[in-house]
Amino acid sequence: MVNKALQRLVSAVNRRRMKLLLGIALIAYVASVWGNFVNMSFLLNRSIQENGELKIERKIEEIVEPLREKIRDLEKSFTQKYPPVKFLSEKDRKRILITGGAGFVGSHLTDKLMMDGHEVTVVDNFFTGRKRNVEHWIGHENFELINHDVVEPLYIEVDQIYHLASPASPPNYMYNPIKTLKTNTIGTLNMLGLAKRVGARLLLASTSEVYGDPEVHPQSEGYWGHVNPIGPRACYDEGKRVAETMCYAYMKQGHITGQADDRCVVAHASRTERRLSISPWERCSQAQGPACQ
Ligand SMILES: O=c1ccn([C@@H]2O[C@H](COP(=O)(O)OP(=O)(O)O[C@H]3OC[C@@H](O)[C@H](O)[C@H]3O)[C@@H](O)[C@H]2O)c(=O)[nH]1
Repeated sequence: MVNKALQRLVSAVNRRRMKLLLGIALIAYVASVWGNFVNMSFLLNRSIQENGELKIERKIEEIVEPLREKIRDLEKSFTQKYPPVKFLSEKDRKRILITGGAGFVGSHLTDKLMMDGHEVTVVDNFFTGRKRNVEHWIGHENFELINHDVVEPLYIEVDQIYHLASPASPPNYMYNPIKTLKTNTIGTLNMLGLAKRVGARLLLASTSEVYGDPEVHPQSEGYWGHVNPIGPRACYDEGKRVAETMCYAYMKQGHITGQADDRCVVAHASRTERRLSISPWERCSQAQGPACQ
């Protein structure tokens, strides 16, 4: 009796255990199937994503490669052929502003000063000057070209100023006489103001036309001229005369210098000298202007 009861108890316990084990096994199976499913969908997603990224990368590469080639070509064509430039130590290298530097005289002066190893900034409104006159320096580390009208103030740091900006031939300066006057008066005043602010030396390119219709040939620095303030050329002649007067006033009042007499130089360029390229600049060295050395 007791035996039978014991056997029934054991078999009941075993059945429960079996059920429990089966339950655990089922849960484990479901969990592993779910885990695999999650893993698989993650991998699937990743591979789709990677595929997409690869495709986009390939597309970008296809677009960018020809551009890269173009840049390489441009770089090759830009590894310029600048004219030879002397090396100057920082102490000797000057920061030089040339107004009207894209014009005839200005562009030759730019060449000279660049080849001497200075840092040159050309400022020009391209009224008669052309970019192509100085384009062989574009991109050079010592060179800068600024499209600017000297009638507006200019704020830069320089050691020397060559002020050449002005229309120079009769058709050009008579085209707009008021503008010619403004360029030579307000423009010169602006450059003198800049020279005063930064303590720079200034050279003004004047003209033999300041002598008007001269009675003396050749004209010496002591000759005061035979001028007509209301004639058709007066906008240029008188504009340059005022510009000279302003330079001397700034110099005399000591605004451009500690030692008044050598900071401001006026050079008269004549037609004949023009044909001799930059020789007018040699004349001004008589005035002991370090700016024209
Ligand atoms: O308002 C103006 C007018 C003219 N300019 C520029 O000044 C430059 C004048 O050069 P040009 O080739 O016409 O004339 P030049 O080089 O012969 O003149 C030079 O000698 C005569 C002087 O009176 C001039 O001041 C000097 O520049 C040009 O680059 C012109 O674009 C300005 O920057 N601003």
